[in-house]
Amino acid sequence: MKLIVDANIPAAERCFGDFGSITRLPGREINAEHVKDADALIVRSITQVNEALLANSSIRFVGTCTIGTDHIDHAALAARNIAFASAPGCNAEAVVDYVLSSLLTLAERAGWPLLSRTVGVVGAGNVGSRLLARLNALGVNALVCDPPRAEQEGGQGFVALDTLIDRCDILCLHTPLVKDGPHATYQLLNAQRINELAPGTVLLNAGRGDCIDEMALRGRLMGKGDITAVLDVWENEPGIDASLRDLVALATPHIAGHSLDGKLRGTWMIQQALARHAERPIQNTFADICPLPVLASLHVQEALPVEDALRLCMRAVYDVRRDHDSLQRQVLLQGIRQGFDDCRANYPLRREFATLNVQLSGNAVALEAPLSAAGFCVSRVS
Ligand SMILES: NC(=O)C1=CN([C@@H]2O[C@H](COP(=O)(O)OP(=O)(O)OC[C@H]3O[C@@H](n4cnc5c(N)ncnc54)[C@H](O)[C@@H]3O)[C@@H](O)[C@H]2O)C=CC1
Ligand SMILES: O=C(O)C(=O)[C@H](O)COP(=O)(O)O
Repeated sequence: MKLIVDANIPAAERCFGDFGSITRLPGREINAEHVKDADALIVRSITQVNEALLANSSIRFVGTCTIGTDHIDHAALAARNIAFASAPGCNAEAVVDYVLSSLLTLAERAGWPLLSRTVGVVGAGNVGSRLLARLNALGVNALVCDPPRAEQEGGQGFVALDTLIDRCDILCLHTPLVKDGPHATYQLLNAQRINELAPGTVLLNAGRGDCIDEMALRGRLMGKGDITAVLDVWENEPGIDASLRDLVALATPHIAGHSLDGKLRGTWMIQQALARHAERPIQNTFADICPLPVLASLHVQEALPVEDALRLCMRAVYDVRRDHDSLQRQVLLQGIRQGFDDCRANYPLRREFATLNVQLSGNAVALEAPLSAAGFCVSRVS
């Protein structure tokens, strides 16, 4: 079997080497010539897999080691009877870590307590529902908007987007990009809704860039400048809008889900799918390919205010400011497109909150509930 594999997929040799010969290529460069005589194509989110790419190829299997699938033309695959797999949920915990890191950072900068804000979650799938679980466990008041789920499950527990906009201090977008149909998400946050955001609102987007009307957002940030934006995803990546990036409080290069755990889980899930497609026995478990964390534990022996404790533990594992700074630096050095992609290609090692064992002793045991609610592995020691 001949496999074409995105160069940014970790553990590719380990997971796909037994299937045949692997050619690694930068995801944005994979073209029809590369896949002409290949049997399997393994991508992340940046390769457009469409008729133009597949028309003259011998590809029988396409796997994307990502949650999102808006870069895949499903009709083109179906027309050619090409098997397909994605990796639902693979990096959902990492995205939630990103959201908590961002919100706790903004809370510290502006001097408001996150735990007493009302947070609106738009899109309660793998990412949104995990975010809700952590927010609820932390005791944060949270509202959910997910019309497709509300339709299927009955409306209880869900609110309309406009209610969410009305009632929330913070809005987190975790919707897929859907261009048509009754629940399209293209420019879901359109000019009117951006206008309606109350002064002081925080708007965070870790879904897809096209779910927000960026021109309207830029207008609001430049004009009244009375809301705060956190953007991980953008229109026209990697050629993002430089003026918008300058106005955004935390601007990151589509890395919310880039924990090592999340990426490896994506690779592993596609390995399993390819094994099923090729009717081959499955070789390894996820634990076989996921290394132990560099920082295994942290001992907190004095109680400190809850949000300070959350920031302390969070920053031992992941600090969103590093990603924001790195984008600023790389854009200055290399320009927007190259800088954006460089940050992603050379992304530093990042583990998920759950890999850190927080040991508590003395009066710090009072932090047990909030730290485990935030996603850390917590234990008491004497
Ligand atoms: N920034 C990043 O690094 C990452 C971004 N993503 C993006 O986040 C998206 C969501 O991920 P998951 O939660 O895993 O997907 P999912 O498919 O599990 O959940 C998506 C949810 O959005 C809901 N939804 C659809 N249309 C909606 C609408 N008009 N309004 C409100 N809700 C709507 C769906 O009903 C579903 O519950 C992915 O499709 C991907 O585009 C995912 C992982 C990493
Ligand atoms: O899983 C998804 O969906 C994502 O957005 C990915 O985390 C993006 O990963 P890359 O394609 O940017 O490596």
